[in-house]
Amino acid sequence: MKINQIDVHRLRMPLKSPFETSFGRLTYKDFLVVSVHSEDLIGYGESASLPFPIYNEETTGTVSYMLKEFLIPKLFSIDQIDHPEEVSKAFEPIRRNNMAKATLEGAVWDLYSKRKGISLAKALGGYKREIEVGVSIGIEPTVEEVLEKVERFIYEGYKKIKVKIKPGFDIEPIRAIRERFGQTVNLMADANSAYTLDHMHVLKELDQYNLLMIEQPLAHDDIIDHSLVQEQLNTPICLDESIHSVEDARKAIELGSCKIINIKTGRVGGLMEAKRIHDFCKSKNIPVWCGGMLEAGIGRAHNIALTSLDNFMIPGDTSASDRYWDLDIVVPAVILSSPGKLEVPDYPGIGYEINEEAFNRYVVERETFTNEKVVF
Ligand SMILES: O=C(O)CCC(=O)C1=CC=C[C@@H](O)[C@@H]1C(=O)O
Ligand SMILES: [Mg+2]
Repeated sequence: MKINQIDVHRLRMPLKSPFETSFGRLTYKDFLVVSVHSEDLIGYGESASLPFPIYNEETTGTVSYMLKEFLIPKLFSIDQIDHPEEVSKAFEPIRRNNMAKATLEGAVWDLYSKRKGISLAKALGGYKREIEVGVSIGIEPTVEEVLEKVERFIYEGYKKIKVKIKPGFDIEPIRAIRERFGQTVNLMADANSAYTLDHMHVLKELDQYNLLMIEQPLAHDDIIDHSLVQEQLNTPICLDESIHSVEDARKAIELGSCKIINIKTGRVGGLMEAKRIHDFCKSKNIPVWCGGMLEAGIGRAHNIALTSLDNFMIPGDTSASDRYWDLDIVVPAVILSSPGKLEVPDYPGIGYEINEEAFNRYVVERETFTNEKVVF
């Protein structure tokens, strides 16, 4: 494939309701969509970045800069692309900036699978026709408001309920959910690095609530201290922010720092690395699931395709479009095919078309790059 044009669009989409975690409160998503053009085909990728450097060191501004100054020129320097793996290899000399890399590499994966006439899921080696999905609930002002959201999502059939916790807002909401909805709810907690080893007593108290997992209790860049937590808890520890590569996954598993890994394509630099982590975890009998970054429909479509791989054994955070958006940028919108399930599209590429009317409503900036420009 010869890529002759790349467009970078910046979009701003208001969330239906604020989403709060231990590190901040979001009321809108400011993100990028890149389109890569080759002859008559277009591939799409979506940046997972948040508007502020609170989940990792990247923001939509840094992703935009890295794309325009380094990654797009680097991609244009590849004369013919036979497989997206060549893109992640070409990006290797550029340090970190994983969400920027993943945005562009994901678009090339969409283009590649369209060129092959197969779904992105099949191109990745996934064969599930339907995936089970869960939903993530942010920190709400009161426990009662958490319970209201849990009730709504149980009613919609979501197969896993993730609630956010932080010191001072942990035991009470978890206990209230168990008291109200019993033990049958697949319940997990995401701490987003809000705890330290000084909170071990709180984490051990959570052990009694039969949680599926406790996600990322300690620092975003820690692996070793998580092993001290895991050895004292029966509840599986799941790592999210700490895992940026298959090497990180290897170290975490060897140290016993986790029993589950949350894979996010943006966090690990792209679908190729996400697949490497999936395959490595499968070889170590460590189940994985697909996390979310409040994506719009293009990002959701990529996540659905990734989740079709067989070691995605635990429902992910890829909820339907209406979890966050009144109007999504894809048609059809991502909707549950049955309670708590999403169909894996069997059309070439990501399997969703762009909703031009919505897309143009949310676009705030657009820039086109052709490969006549000086390469990196
Ligand atoms: O996309 C979704 O629905 C999941 C959202 C979610 O839980 C998160 C998004 C971004 C950062 C975190 O707050 C959190 C996570 O860590 O998984
Ligand atoms: Mg998380």
